[in-house]
Amino acid sequence: MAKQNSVSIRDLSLSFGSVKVLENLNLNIRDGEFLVLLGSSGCGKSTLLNCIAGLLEPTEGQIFIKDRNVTWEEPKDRGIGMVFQSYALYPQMTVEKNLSFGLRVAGLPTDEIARRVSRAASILQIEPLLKRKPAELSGGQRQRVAIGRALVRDVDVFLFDEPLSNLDAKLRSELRVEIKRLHQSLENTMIYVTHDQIEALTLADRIAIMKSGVIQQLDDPTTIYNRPRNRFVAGFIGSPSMNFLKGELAAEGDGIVFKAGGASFSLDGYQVGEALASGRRVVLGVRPEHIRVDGDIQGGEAHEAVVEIEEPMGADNLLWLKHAGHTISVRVGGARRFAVGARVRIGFDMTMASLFDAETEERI
Ligand SMILES: Nc1ncnc2c1ncn2[C@@H]1O[C@H](COP(=O)(O)OP(=O)(O)OP(=O)(O)O)[C@@H](O)[C@H]1O
Repeated sequence: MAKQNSVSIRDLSLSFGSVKVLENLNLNIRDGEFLVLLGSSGCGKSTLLNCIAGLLEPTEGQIFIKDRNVTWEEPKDRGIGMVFQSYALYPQMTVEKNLSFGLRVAGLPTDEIARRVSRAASILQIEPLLKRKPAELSGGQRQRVAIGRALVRDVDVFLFDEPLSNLDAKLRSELRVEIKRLHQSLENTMIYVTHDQIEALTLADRIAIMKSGVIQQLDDPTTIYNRPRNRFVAGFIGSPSMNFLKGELAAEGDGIVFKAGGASFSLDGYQVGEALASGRRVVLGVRPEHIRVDGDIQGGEAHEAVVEIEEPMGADNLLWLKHAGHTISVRVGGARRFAVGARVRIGFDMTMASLFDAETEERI
């Protein structure tokens, strides 16, 4: 059964003076979905989240939460709980008071407040911290309390604005798992803003990748990673970035090949046709793990390359190779080591490659 929409954004536009940050944006977020808004700094993702939260008023368009038009409602009436990058805890209050403050202001009965605080503290495993003040907590603990404050409100939709950005790498990955666990147990709708692709790929049911206020692709992480809709998405997701080879298509026998820098690649899985006409200028995109080296090559054509740099990373080894005038990155197993200057043979897994038009940069 199709899930109903939890949040629906319709033709949303927002300008700051003459600067258009969002224009005619449409987005439906399903009930219980974990949706990540991903993009680099300034793309408008926080602006969009703040519109949903009611902290910013859109210039045009409407926002529905659970089929209710909330476009002009106060943040507190929207049924949302928000967690910010800065924890914004009250420094003079204990954790317990920080968690219960909003509920006391709202006039909830004492036993109901106690029940909700205790449930949130248990879910987030912060019971031992309830009597402490924020200054006596680590960054990760403070962020748990901030999440707890959204949790006690019993809301339909959680909004997260880069909640892990202030934490060091280890804490970030720990809390990331906590947030995923939270979503799995609560099954609430969550909308999460980040510029961190690992957070997006690991947490999201679907990712909306934004650039200049426009959603470039809205898909599940696997589709975004393997079938990026344009070159921007392809280059934004993946570290190191997808390799891009500029070249053109050429007819060869019955088929069509991609030619770049004197090398020629047969395009398995692509049909010759109008889209793949000889002479069309295109960009071939191949991820580092989809290029095989020497003994790993499984049939198909092999190309010559020279090892320029080796970056051993433990589980993986990252090679930077010179091939037909391009520098390309290749990911191999950590146990495979290569000498700088070594000549190797490489094979491209063309079934996993992407082709983009050189001018429009759209996927072919
Ligand atoms: N109050 C404001 N007045 C004018 N321009 C603003 C205002 N707030 C944001 N902007 C501009 O709107 C654009 C989008 O900002 P927004 O904060 O949504 O980006 P973001 O993708 O969340 O970036 P970041 O990751 O840096 O927070 C930016 O170009 C920013 O400079």
